[in-house]
Amino acid sequence: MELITEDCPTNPIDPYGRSKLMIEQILADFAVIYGLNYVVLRYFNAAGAHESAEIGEDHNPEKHLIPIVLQHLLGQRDKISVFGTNYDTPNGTCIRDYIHVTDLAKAHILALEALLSGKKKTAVYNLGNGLGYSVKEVIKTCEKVTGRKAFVEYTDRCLGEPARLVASSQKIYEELGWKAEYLLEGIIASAWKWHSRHVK
Ligand SMILES: O=c1ccn([C@@H]2O[C@H](COP(=O)(O)OP(=O)(O)O[C@H]3O[C@H](CO)[C@@H](O)[C@H](O)[C@H]3O)[C@@H](O)[C@H]2O)c(=O)[nH]1
Repeated sequence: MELITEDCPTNPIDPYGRSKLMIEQILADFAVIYGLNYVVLRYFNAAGAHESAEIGEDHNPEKHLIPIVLQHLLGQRDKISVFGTNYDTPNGTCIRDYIHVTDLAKAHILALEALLSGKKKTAVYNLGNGLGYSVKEVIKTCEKVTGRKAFVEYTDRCLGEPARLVASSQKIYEELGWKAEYLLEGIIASAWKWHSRHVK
């Protein structure tokens, strides 16, 4: 399986991606001119909720896959749409690298400690699991965690969606000792706990 490393060429396809890359470039310029120390953390698909079930994901409108599936399984949506089934992946649906918010938070602490201790002056790190899950696998895992059955419709692809985005987080593991602890089932279980307690 081919993993995306920090050295892979960056080629954002939308303004959001371009804005993130611009910030990285500005940080690098500042480091040269003003001696700024910084760590860039490149999140893959942030997901899940805090184990207390007090902090969770609530977008309006919701566009992210896991919350959409869980809202459907709670009866808040009548169906789930899967955007595209003919991608070049084993089951034809897109593969993403879902990473738990608590794992992301821990990476921030390690990055700050590395900057404060002087261990790192500048660095760019990917934050992912190194494990890709397809849209169909996410839906299946949501069904397993909740014990409920989803109603799924298959629609056309969304414009400009890459088939597969999976990170290598080897660099931050080697340099700061960070490793994702949550796998997909744990991510979804934490999100389910939050969603079930915050039904609108
Ligand atoms: O109702 C839905 C919602 C999503 N998807 C698919 O599920 C996958 C994951 O979708 P989502 O959770 O929305 O994540 P991404 O589309 O990978 O979006 C990530 O990448 C975007 C671009 O960087 C960021 O804007 C988002 O915050 C970040 O989660 C993608 O293949 C989507 O096409 C569906 O099939 N049906």
